Amino acid sequence: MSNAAPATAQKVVARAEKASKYYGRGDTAVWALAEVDVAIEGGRYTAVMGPSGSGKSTLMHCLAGLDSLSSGRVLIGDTDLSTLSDKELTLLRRTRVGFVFQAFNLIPTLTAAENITLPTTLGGGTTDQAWFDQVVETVGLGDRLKHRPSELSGGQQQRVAVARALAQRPDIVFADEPTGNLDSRASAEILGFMQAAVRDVGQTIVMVTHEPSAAAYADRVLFLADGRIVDEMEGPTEERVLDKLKSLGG
Ligand SMILES: Nc1ncnc2c1ncn2[C@@H]1O[C@H](COP(=O)(O)OP(=O)(O)OP(=O)(O)O)[C@@H](O)[C@H]1O
Repeated sequence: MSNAAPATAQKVVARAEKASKYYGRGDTAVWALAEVDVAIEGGRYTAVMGPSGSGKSTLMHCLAGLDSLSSGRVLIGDTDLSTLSDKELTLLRRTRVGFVFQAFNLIPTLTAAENITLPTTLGGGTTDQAWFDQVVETVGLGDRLKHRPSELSGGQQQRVAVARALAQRPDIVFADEPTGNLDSRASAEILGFMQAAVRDVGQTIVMVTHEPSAAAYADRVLFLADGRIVDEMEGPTEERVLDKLKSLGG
């Protein structure tokens, strides 16, 4: 028998090691993150849950290189983000990380198609047409590509934002309350598309959400409280997530 990891073992795409973030000093210091250790495995859909102020956004922003830690470190692949210059960090975010926000953050003067390819264009790259077609098909945007954001529903705008995040084949996509502005039908569609991106093409997604029904789309749920990961769950269902939140006092 060899000691090699089983073939099913997933590669770690992002990790935090003793990641701490505090604001202020002394008695009034707020620990938004307190020595968090977490590994995000590739090709999996991870949800982050916890009460308001528990550190969800801080963890996500630090993992994504949008914010820096007070101590500890974050790695994307083998790259320790603290060793990068601002320029290198910007390049890493542009080329290796995708983002989906609650507010869709589309450019109003560009069409859906132009919004999707913008990050690649900005990075000086060209969009792989076959991949673009597959992403557009996955999120069901085929007949809306020439429309501007104002001509699209909220759900359609968020589909454009998801397609934009996936279009450059980033190592990891971070989604911050991606369904916070959507009704339940549009939410289910967006969550389904993100799940399909994980299952069908092996995308890695980390999503912050308050909704147990949204977390149920994930493969794994991390529960935060007071800046620490206090529990986690594999194969969540809405009911199990609700029970866990109740037991954590959330
Ligand atoms: N710029 C800041 N200055 C001071 N304190 C901050 C700052 N940003 C966040 N905090 C504090 O850090 C803690 C964690 O905040 P964070 O936004 O990560 O929580 P969250 O779980 O995402 O909350 P929510 O669900 O309400 O969005 C909170 O106590 C918050 O008040």
